[in-house]
Amino acid sequence: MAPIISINRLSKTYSDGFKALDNVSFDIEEGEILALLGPNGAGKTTLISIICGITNPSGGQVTVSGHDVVTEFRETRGEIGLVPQELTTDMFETVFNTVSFSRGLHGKSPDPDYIDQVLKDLSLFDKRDNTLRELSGGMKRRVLIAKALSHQPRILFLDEPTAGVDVALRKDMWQLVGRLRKTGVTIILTTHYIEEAQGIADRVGIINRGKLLFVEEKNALMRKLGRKQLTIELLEPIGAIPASLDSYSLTLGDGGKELVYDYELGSEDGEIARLLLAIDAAGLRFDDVSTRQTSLEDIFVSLIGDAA
Ligand SMILES: Nc1ncnc2c1ncn2[C@@H]1O[C@H](COP(=O)(O)OP(=O)(O)OP(=O)(O)O)[C@@H](O)[C@H]1O
Repeated sequence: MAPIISINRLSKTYSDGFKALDNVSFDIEEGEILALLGPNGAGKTTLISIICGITNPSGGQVTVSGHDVVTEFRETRGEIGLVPQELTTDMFETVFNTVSFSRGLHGKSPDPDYIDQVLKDLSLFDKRDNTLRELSGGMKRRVLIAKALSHQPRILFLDEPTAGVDVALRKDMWQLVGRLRKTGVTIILTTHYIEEAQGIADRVGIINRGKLLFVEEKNALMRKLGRKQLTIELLEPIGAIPASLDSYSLTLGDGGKELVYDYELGSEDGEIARLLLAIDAAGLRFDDVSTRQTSLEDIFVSLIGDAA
């Protein structure tokens, strides 16, 4: 199947000479959830803005369903819903009218039943006739999503949808993303909550200083870069690791009370049993063994370093 979005050698240099995107290429498949991660200023919003036709690229090309986002803007924009970071709308308008108006802007005929359903899905229906200025910050966020869904897009961009929202709303948002995915909507999100990206995304792309470091299937990424750590708590602290354990990559922690063993995912089977026997043979006694697996966050921090 042809990708729903195709990004080819995309670059963006702003008028002040700043290069925000540098030769970025990748495809997005229909129906997937892609999380774009990167530190502040990495170029995520610039990339989204170009795909949505809000910002012009300096070089390269983006197609949405085979249409060029610059020369065939009308076709591509109709396919896309964008949830921006901030609300810029008439605060004196009602919730229903605001969302309905957004649908009209995309050239779709009015469909009050559909708009009411979107409001119900977002728990906004009882605020339907309230003006936006009467809503809480979290409810305004929901209006942003309702606007983005107003014209039944096939692709939804969520630019930091959960930044600064409370736990309940964040949970609602992820549930909504899950429901939308079931209807076949392609979802691209940026987030600083990496553990949430780990939970929901099919693929993860990491952008740093305008360059795409990689886009990879999440589970493959975890297998490739993920490591496990086994911590063995010793009954008596030791000053140094016995030479007989040299062949294992061990470090000493917690003032000599812990032996920490780093290993690759998948290599654990016989290896750990052998290590424990070797520790026993070295005369060390231990009373607890625990494991910890690298998270997407650990991988992100190790790739991006201090910039994260
Ligand atoms: N209109 C502009 N003119 C000049 N530079 C800009 C403009 N818009 C963005 N930039 C710069 O381009 C870089 C990328 O910005 P962008 O908003 O794409 O980053 P981001 O990854 O979305 O960051 P954040 O996580 O903070 O939202 C930043 O250094 C930013 O200052």
